Amino acid sequence: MSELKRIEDLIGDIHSLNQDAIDAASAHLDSLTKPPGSLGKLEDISKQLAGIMGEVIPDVSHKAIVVMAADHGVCEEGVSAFPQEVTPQMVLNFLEGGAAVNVLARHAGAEVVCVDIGVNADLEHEALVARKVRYGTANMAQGPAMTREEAIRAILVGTEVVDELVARGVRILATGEMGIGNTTASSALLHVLGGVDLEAGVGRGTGIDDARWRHKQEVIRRSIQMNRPDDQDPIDVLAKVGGLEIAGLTGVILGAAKHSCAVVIDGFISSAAALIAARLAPVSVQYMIGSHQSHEQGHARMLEAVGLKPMLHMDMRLGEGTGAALCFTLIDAAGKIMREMASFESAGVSRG
Ligand SMILES: O=C(O)c1ccc[n+]([C@@H]2O[C@H](COP(=O)([O-])O)[C@@H](O)[C@H]2O)c1
Ligand SMILES: Cc1cc2nc[nH]c2cc1C
Repeated sequence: MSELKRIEDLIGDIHSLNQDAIDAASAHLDSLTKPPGSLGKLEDISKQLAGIMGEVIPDVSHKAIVVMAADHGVCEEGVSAFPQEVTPQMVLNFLEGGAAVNVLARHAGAEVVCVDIGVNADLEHEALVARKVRYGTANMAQGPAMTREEAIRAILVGTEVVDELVARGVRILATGEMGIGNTTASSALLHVLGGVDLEAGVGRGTGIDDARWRHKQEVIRRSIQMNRPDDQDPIDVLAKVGGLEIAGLTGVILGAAKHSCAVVIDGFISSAAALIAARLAPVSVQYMIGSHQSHEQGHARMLEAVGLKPMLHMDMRLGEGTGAALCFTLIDAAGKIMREMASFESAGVSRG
């Protein structure tokens, strides 16, 4: 089967949420000892999870954060505060369990799955999921970041990783990434697909100064002029001005939706992947849970373009899946409310 056909089939396998389960979860929530709706967004999460998983009291005990790592040729243009070699160095840190995402994943009882989808170095580690599509993207200021075939292959890597995790019993996923330069690609995607101008949609990433921030906007402007991505064709935009980890996470999101799993979307870069997924398969948004609003300028507009509302505002801007990991603890809390709270009847409390 051609790879494009596999993407079309994947999109065709994503269905709307189970409305009967949502109604049953809503009735269950209203039977619990609280004024109706008083647990706010915790109730929204419970209903969404029920609709996604088709169960009133969903089992969210087996959680995984998929961290996709890749490099960006556009780093040659001086768009980041850090050198490219930080990408492979941080991948080894993830694999040894020492990065922020490892700590927050342990805190939330989730596993971290680290995928080399396009790091510009040879990496070896027993825990690494080695699925390199190419050694980093090309410099998008001089030509397309990758070919259409490579973008499609990277999306399929993401769905295959999810297939394997679901086969192992994972029921809820989160997106994470590592890639020096990837805020440049994400802002380019936001500009082309979301129509957000560069002043508003370009941020400081790892911490660039004013001069470099203006330069970053100029590099994105040039890259778009040079590549002329078709805003009606999300894969064309992804290939020309996106990134391999962004493509991989698009596949993770679509794969989660196909398997009726919720997928918690992390920060700016993860949300760029969510935007591609939303444009390829609008129904996939129903499976996404917005985690936090990153400090990165443009994230609010990115979330708006996808149609997501963030749970947390923590001024975090690390990526890796850290914001999503924190939200896993709230999702666990929502599950416990459904499972453990007494009802008006069982507790003998009068209804209003
Ligand atoms: O997730 C976010 O909102 C976020 C915001 C700013 C930076 N990052 C992380 O920083 C790296 C990209 O920053 P930069 O400046 O190199 O484009 C990459 O590894 C991301 O995980 C992540
Ligand atoms: C140290 C470091 C850790 C990161 N984690 C995600 N992006 C990152 C960027 C840097 C520079």
